[in-house]
Amino acid sequence: MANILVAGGAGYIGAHTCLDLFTKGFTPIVYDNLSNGHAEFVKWGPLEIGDIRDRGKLDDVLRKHKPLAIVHFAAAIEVGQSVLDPGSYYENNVVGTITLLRAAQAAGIDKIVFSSTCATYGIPSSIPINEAHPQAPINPYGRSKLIVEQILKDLDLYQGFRSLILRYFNAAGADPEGRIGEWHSPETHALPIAIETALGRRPHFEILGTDYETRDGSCVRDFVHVLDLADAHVRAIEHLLNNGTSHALNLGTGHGTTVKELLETVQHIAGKSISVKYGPRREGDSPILVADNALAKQTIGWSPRHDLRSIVSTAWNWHSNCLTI
Ligand SMILES: NC(=O)c1ccc[n+]([C@@H]2O[C@H](COP(=O)([O-])OP(=O)(O)OC[C@H]3O[C@@H](n4cnc5c(N)ncnc54)[C@H](O)[C@@H]3O)[C@@H](O)[C@H]2O)c1
Ligand SMILES: O=c1ccn([C@@H]2O[C@H](COP(=O)(O)OP(=O)(O)O[C@H]3O[C@H](CO)[C@H](O)[C@H](O)[C@H]3O)[C@@H](O)[C@H]2O)c(=O)[nH]1
Repeated sequence: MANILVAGGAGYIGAHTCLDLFTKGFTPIVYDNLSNGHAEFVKWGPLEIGDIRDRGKLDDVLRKHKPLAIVHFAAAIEVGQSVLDPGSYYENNVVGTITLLRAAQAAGIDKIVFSSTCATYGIPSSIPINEAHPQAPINPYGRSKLIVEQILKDLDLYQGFRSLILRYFNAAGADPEGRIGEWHSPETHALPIAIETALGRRPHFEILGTDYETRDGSCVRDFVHVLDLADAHVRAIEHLLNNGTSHALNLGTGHGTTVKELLETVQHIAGKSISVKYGPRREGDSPILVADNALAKQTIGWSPRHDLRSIVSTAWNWHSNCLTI
């Protein structure tokens, strides 16, 4: 079985991707510092505890496991936190990635799948957003991802180091069998917070901004099932191993959901009402982010299979049954 290094594989999207990689015959080697990940999520291959900024540890792990390619999820991920402490975001997401890339090149690896984000588009001038849309992030988190995208483009151009840059929209949902799910500490994402409120673990859900120019005043997001994201990563790895060329691809469904509509869906699936408060806009939030996913379909044959109902019901299942949170 071919080894694939999964940096950040103990985290939410990484763990679901490890499950899919394993199912498709790869061995995921998880490399994670467990800053926001969980050893319990590493079930489909070995766990190497280490930081992507630790070149010596990376060299050891690459020498030991000889992966054919890397899937790179490891990053600091909160938009709000990135505004408060930008330096830590550049240190982890940019310096860490450069260290990982240098270690990969020294080990003779020249293929990577990179977790980027729709946050690199900033405030879009047209919807849905395709990959040719200008990238102008409005927070340090998004800028840290865009810097890495630019580094990867140079490595491809000048050295033939190939990458699939995957710009996820809003990852959500969980493994339908409930083995893994979304588990961030602290949790800042809308869907898990809404579910925790419905479960009585939080007193209320605060809608962060009700005066956006959208159909109901709350932000619009494109929620994409984590299983669909995992599938895209396996396709991306197969594309690179089959000598496919580098691309940046949007991963979203093409359907926008407002925060208020998301809350309605959660209440419907939970069969419980959620106490709602109305708060100010969160700094760094874009009013509307919806993907044009045609290029992902054309390049790696990807299209999302799961709708919002499936996203919310698998997330509900995970949060209701997971006693560790
Ligand atoms: N969740 C989303 O909606 C979303 C959307 C777009 C992009 N992304 C990107 O996808 C990736 C995965 O996101 P997630 O939601 O699974 O986050 P996550 O926090 O659950 O996973 C990230 C993992 O990386 C690890 N990590 C962080 N810094 C590290 C370091 N320096 N060295 C080693 N490991 C480190 C963490 O411990 C964690 O296990 C991130 O790069 C994120 O920016 C996420
Ligand atoms: O308690 C909350 C939490 C969120 N929201 C709103 O819900 C929407 C979605 O917010 P999330 O925090 O769930 O996700 P983001 O849209 O902020 O996602 C951002 O952070 C992710 C990383 O975790 C990805 O990188 C993504 O691309 C990037 O835009 C936003 O309008 C936000 O203001 C609320 O109203 N109340």
